Amino acid sequence: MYSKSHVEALYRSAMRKKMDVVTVFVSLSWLLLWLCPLKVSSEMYSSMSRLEKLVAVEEKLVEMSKEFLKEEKHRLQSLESFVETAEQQLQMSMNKSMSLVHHPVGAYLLVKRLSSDWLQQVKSVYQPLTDYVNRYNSEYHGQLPTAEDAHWSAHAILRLQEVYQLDIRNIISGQMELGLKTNDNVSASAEQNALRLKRGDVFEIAKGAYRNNDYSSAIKWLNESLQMMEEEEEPVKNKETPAEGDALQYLGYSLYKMFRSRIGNSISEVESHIRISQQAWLHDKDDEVVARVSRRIGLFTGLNTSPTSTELLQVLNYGLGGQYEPHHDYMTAEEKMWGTILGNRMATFLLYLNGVTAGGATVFPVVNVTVPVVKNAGLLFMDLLRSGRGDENSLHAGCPVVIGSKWIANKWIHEGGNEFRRKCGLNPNE
Ligand SMILES: O=C(O)CCC(=O)C(=O)O
Ligand SMILES: [Fe+2]
Repeated sequence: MYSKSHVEALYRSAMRKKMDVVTVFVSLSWLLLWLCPLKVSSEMYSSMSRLEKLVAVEEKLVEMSKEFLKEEKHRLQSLESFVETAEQQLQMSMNKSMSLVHHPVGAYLLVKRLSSDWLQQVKSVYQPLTDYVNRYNSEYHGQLPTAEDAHWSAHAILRLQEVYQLDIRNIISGQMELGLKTNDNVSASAEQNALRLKRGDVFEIAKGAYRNNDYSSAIKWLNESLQMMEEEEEPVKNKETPAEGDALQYLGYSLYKMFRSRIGNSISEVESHIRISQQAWLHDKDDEVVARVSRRIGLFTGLNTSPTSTELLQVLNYGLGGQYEPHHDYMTAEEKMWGTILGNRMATFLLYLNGVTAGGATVFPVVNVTVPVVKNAGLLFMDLLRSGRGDENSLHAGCPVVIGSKWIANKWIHEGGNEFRRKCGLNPNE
């Protein structure tokens, strides 16, 4: 879990002291296109590009539903006029002195209505409904996010609120001011309305925090949801509604659990979502541009970046609230992943393939440095000391993306083949 005390405090102070970013202008936007047809098997929330595809899915759903509603209106109108006619005939049939049933045509019409017309009418209502449901189930199968996606999307809001200390009220009222460019065709207030959270959403987010054992966030969101319920309810009654009862129950449990965790000094075991992203690995031989990127990194760093000294180019897209918790890129002796020929990761070259509107900086908590996401910029840092020991100062994290889609590419340069390019020094601590 990323702890507030660790990264966040350092992140804040680091904001003041920005590192010089080594900027390498490389045109990598094609990589994004290249990645599009890639099949990714895991969740939707973990990649912004997958989330973007949902817009098209909902567009199709709206179209299908509008079509259904249009036809349904016609059908209901025709059902209405059928029922009206039947009612008129029925009234005439109930007339004791001159019942329509006694007339051969009247009798025929009654029998026909009851033997087939009613059935047809009932079917005409039932069939399109089942078609609508079936189409929803078959055409959209696998394209829709799951309850787990919804859970983690809510979790992203919690994380962003906590890391950046956002005002919960502003989030709820759709006023999360993060420099999101207002769409020219949509007024600011309409956009704010569209981003407003309903009390049910607020309660869901609170429950998500509770499920993650994040009781202090749960309490904050539950209080907000209770307040919203109070404001929205009719002022007549003093009794709590079922929803309020639920929220109060959660609040009680949260308060109790937070109290207990403090007493026992067992800080809540929040499920750690170390990295939220989708990734792909590109070979130099996949395309001349990939090979060119490797060559340029070699020229820039003076290190050997041939395929025998590096890993493939890793391209990744972060998801909603996507982040990467503090870590080292090098492996420890126990982890030993690459064998003696390739050796450990010696240097990381990180390319920012696009800019984001808010959040997403790479932070180095030990040395107190923050590197903002700048499109086409490259960041180089050494993972190992000259002695080959892991450099503790290289501890770094990708901060949660608040708004935007963060695409990066990593090139890891290894020790193997670089023995004479970056030689050992005399001081083992260097
Ligand atoms: O996204 C970032 O800023 C950091 C990424 C990173 O550390 C990694 O991929 O190893
Ligand atoms: Fe890293």
